[in-house]
Parts: sequence; structure tokens; C-alpha cells
Amino acid sequence: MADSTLADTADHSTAPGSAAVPILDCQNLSAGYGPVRVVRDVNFALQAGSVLAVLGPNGAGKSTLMNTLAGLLPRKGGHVVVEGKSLRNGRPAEANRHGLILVPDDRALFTSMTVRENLSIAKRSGGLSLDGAIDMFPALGKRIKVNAGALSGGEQQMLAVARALVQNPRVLLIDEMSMGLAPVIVEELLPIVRRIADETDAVVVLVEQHVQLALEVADEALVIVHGGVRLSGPADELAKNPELLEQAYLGDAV
Ligand SMILES: Nc1ncnc2c1ncn2[C@@H]1O[C@H](COP(=O)(O)OP(=O)(O)OP(=O)(O)O)[C@@H](O)[C@H]1O
Repeated sequence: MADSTLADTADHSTAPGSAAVPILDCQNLSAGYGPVRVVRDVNFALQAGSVLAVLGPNGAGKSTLMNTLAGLLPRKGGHVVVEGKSLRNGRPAEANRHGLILVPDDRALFTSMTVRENLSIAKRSGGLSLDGAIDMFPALGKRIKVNAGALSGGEQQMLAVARALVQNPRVLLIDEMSMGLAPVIVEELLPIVRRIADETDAVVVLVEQHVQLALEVADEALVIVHGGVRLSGPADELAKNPELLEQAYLGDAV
């Protein structure tokens, strides 16, 4: 496993003529707050239609990584390259224009607007139609005239992802989709992430605490501990090695 880390095997070249330009290429990314570096040297490259699960204990730096990829936090080092285009540092609008769409852990919905209004206001050319987004989440179809604030937690999460889909994401960054949701809802929602990647050809980066469920829908995974990548590799291989995962999570404590 140690030989098959994503960091070691990813092709970071986006030079013309390279076989397939990754949709998202994260090169030596470091991030943090003020003088403090909380994420160090993260590398991965994702081809169209792939899902990366970002795992790790609380406080490891997962949300910091996501916010930095989205340009909301300035990088402290490294590059974020989308379809061969290197993004300027700390430019969330530019990242968004290039198709990096973040579904934040607080969902950030307009709670006094209806489901339809939340989707309509976000709609962009090339993105899924409202009907297409509802097709992914049929439960929303029955709640289309309901204010987002009156939805259940699961429905709100569906709306947050549906709103991202109408924006034509090339890279969908989903931070803790399952936060506060019952396990039965999580089991329903996570497979939709797979469907999104398969049907839209976007890449999905998924921060998730439900490790085994996340590994079931992901192609690749990395485990971040104390801001560094402790373990990475194909999701199915990691799923077969729970003791390796446990060791990575516990790190120096074992
Ligand atoms: N705005 C901030 N200012 C300073 N430090 C922060 C800020 N936000 C997070 N941190 C610190 O950065 C580190 C990483 O936090 P982060 O939220 O990225 O971890 P996480 O892996 O997403 O954790 P969780 O699973 O609990 O959400 C933590 O030590 C946290 O205290």
C-alpha cells in the first residue's frame, strides 16, 4: 500500500501532449491561517468522472483543504490546476468560474427562499436543468415550493448538492455531506455522488466521516492526519484494509 500512494503515482504534468489532462490537479498544496500552516504538501490528480474521498480525524485539516481548493482561503504553497489552467491564489470567483463548486458543511442555503428559487438563482448555462437536478433528488420535487429553512436536514443537503449541479461543476467539492444526518439518509445520499461523477463527468472531492460508505462510492482516497497525507490509494484497496486505516487515523498514538 505504501508503494501505491496517490501522491506517488499521480501524474502532475499538465503539459500539452500529456495523455489526459486531469480535471483537477492539486500540486504540493499547503494551507492554513495567518502564520500557521495546517495542511502540508497535498498532491493528487483526478481524471473526469472520478471521486476522491478525503478522510481523517476531526481537526486534521480537511475543511481547510476544501476551502483552499475553492480559493476561499489563500494557499501557503503549491498550485491548483483545473483542466490545465493554473488558478491564481485566493480568488474564489475565478475558481468558481472555472467550475470549482463548493458545497460547504453549513450548506449555505437561502433559507427564506423556496427550493425552486434556490435552484433558479444558482442556475448557469451548461449546468443541469432544474428538472435534471430534481431527477437526481426526486424527494426535492415534492418540496419545490417549500422554503429551504423548512426542509429536513437530508432535504437541505440534497438541495445544497442540487444547487451545485445546476452551476455546471467540473469539480464538485462536498464537505461533510452527512453532517447531522441519520445513517439511513447518508446511505441514500452517498451513492448519488457516484451517479453525479458517472453522469456529469465532473470530479467529486468528498470529505466524509462515514469512512466505509465513502470508500464504497470513491475511486481514490486519502487520509489526512495533522495536516499531512498519512495514507492514500485506490478506495477499494483501502476498504479491504480497515486495520491500515485505523493505524493511519491513530497515527503516532499506536
Ligand atoms: N478560521 C480558523 N482560524 C484558525 N484556525 C483554524 C480555523 N479554522 C480551522 N482552524 C484550525 O485548523 C485545523 C484544521 O481544521 P479543519 O476544520 O480544516 O479540520 P477538519 O479536518 O475539517 O476537522 P472536522 O472534521 O472537525 O471538520 C484545526 O486545528 C482548526 O482548529
